[in-house]
Parts: sequence; C-alpha cells; structure tokens
Amino acid sequence: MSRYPLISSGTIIESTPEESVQSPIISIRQLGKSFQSGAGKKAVRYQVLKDVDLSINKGEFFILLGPSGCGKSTLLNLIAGFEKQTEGELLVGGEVVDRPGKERAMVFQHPDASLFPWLNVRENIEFGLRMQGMRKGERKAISDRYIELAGLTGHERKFPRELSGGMKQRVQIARVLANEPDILLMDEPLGALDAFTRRVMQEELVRIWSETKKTIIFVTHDIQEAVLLGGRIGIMSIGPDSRVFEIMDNRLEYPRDLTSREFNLIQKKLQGIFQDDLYFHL
Ligand SMILES: Nc1ncnc2c1ncn2[C@@H]1O[C@H](COP(=O)(O)OP(=O)(O)OP(=O)(O)O)[C@@H](O)[C@H]1O
Repeated sequence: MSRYPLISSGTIIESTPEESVQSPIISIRQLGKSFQSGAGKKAVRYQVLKDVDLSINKGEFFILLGPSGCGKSTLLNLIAGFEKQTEGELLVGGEVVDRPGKERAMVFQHPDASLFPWLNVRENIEFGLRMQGMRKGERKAISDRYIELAGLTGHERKFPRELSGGMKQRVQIARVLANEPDILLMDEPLGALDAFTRRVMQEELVRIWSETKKTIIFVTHDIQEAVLLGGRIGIMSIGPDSRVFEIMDNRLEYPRDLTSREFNLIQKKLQGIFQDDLYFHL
C-alpha cells in the first residue's frame, strides 16, 4: 500500500506497484552506492543510495525527481555504467551493467562539455559515426535525419560558439540520437536554459521522444517539468540512503497543458509530498 494517497480523481494519477511493470528494459534490485572520502583512519563512507528497486519499460519517458543532492545523478551514472554500484543488481536488456554501452547514451546539462568546438553542427553530430568508420554518404543520411528532427536545419555549418544555449542542447541531443542508442539518460538537460527556451525545448523533447520511441530517463528537481514530461515519475527520498520510494503514473495526454486543472492537480499532489513532514523522515 502506498504511503501517500495519490489517487483522488480516478485515473489521472496513481501509484504503480512495481510488480505490475512488464518486461523491463532496465531492472534494478536492492541497489546501493556509497562513496568513500578521505583515507586511512579518517576515511568516511557516505551511503548515497540504498535499496533502490526500479523497473523501467522500453519506450517509457521516466522521470527521476528529487531535491538537490539526493542521488539522482548517481543513479543515472550507475545506469550509464560510469560508476559501479556497491550493492545490489542492475540489468539493462537483461545484461549486468559493468561499463558504458552503445545502447545507453548520456545527455548532460552543459552541452559545451560534450560538443567539440572545432567541429561544426553537422560534424559534431556525425562524430561518433565517423569514429565507427561509417562512409560519408551514409553519415550524411543519418545526420540529415537528426538535424531535421532536432530542428537544426539551416544551421549545419555553424560552430558551437555561434549557437544559442538551446541550439547547443539540440546538437547534443541530435548527436546522441545519431548513434542510435536504445536509452537516453538525461541529467537535467534543460537546467541551464532560460525559462522561455526551456519551455520550447520541453515541447521539442516530447516530440522527439514520440517520433523516436526511445526510452528516456530524465533527471530533474523541477516538479512542473516532471509533470509536463513524465509518463511515470519516480520520487526519490532525501539522502543519505536515498531510494525511489514512490512512483506516480501520469496519464495526461501529450502535449500537456500547464494551465489545465488536471495538470495543476498532479503538480499539487507532488508538492504536497515534498512539503509533508513524512518526506523528511523516510
Ligand atoms: N564521486 C563522488 N564522490 C563522493 N561523493 C559523491 C560523488 N558523487 C556524488 N557524491 C555525493 O552523492 C550525493 C548525491 O549526489 P548527486 O550528484 O547524485 O545528487 P543529485 O540528486 O543529482 O543532486 P543535484 O540535483 O544537485 O545535481 C551528494 O552528497 C554528493 O556529494
């Protein structure tokens, strides 16, 4: 039984028992991650994640929501294979994750960290394909597709320094998609954008997701963004020992209307959880 009575208006929002999730592409059982700081007698262990259970289906737009420092990026990094868990099991496509893989791609908050400043938009998008030894014609066909999908047509020859923040993020997303991963891991990818650009990019992301049918795991601490984007929203408890303690189904139709009564109802439910005293004692 859920700790929070999330269902107040029929099917709009409800808590999903983990058992009801079918054939997951990502399966996480009793996952834990601790970090050690310092060495010798002064060494201290900090248990960021503990007993994380989570199943994510193919094609889902899944949100990881929680306050700053609760361990969202750590969980994403474990799924990406950038970090290794200290306890528990993590499977992607039925395989144990012990390193990064082509089927998983990370989109970071700051595209500058991942774009090559000396390559133009098309060359950035084609970079991974060139590394694989793909021929020019084939590369161009793929980059054409993702340039169009990401709304970059007409900007192919520009360099990162000539692009706005939103455009750079589009290039990062197009580049990741060009490598055809099954899963996009997005770590607050819109967090550095101004409010207007962010709204546009949120809409674009929903469109790209519905056109590509990729599985997306999207990290945010913004409740409105979570409700706008997520099909399911995994709510993390405050660390240490953070876990996904509640999952909400969000069945509002896309594209979602921020001003609708239903949207605000879900937003309020989530706000209620984070303001509840119980939340601080999970
Ligand atoms: N490599 C590391 N070594 C030691 N501690 C770490 C390391 N990476 C993360 N942590 C700690 O783990 C905790 C969770 O960090 P994490 O970045 O996962 O949180 P977050 O929820 O993504 O936060 P934010 O929303 O601010 O990005 C923090 O206390 C952080 O200091």
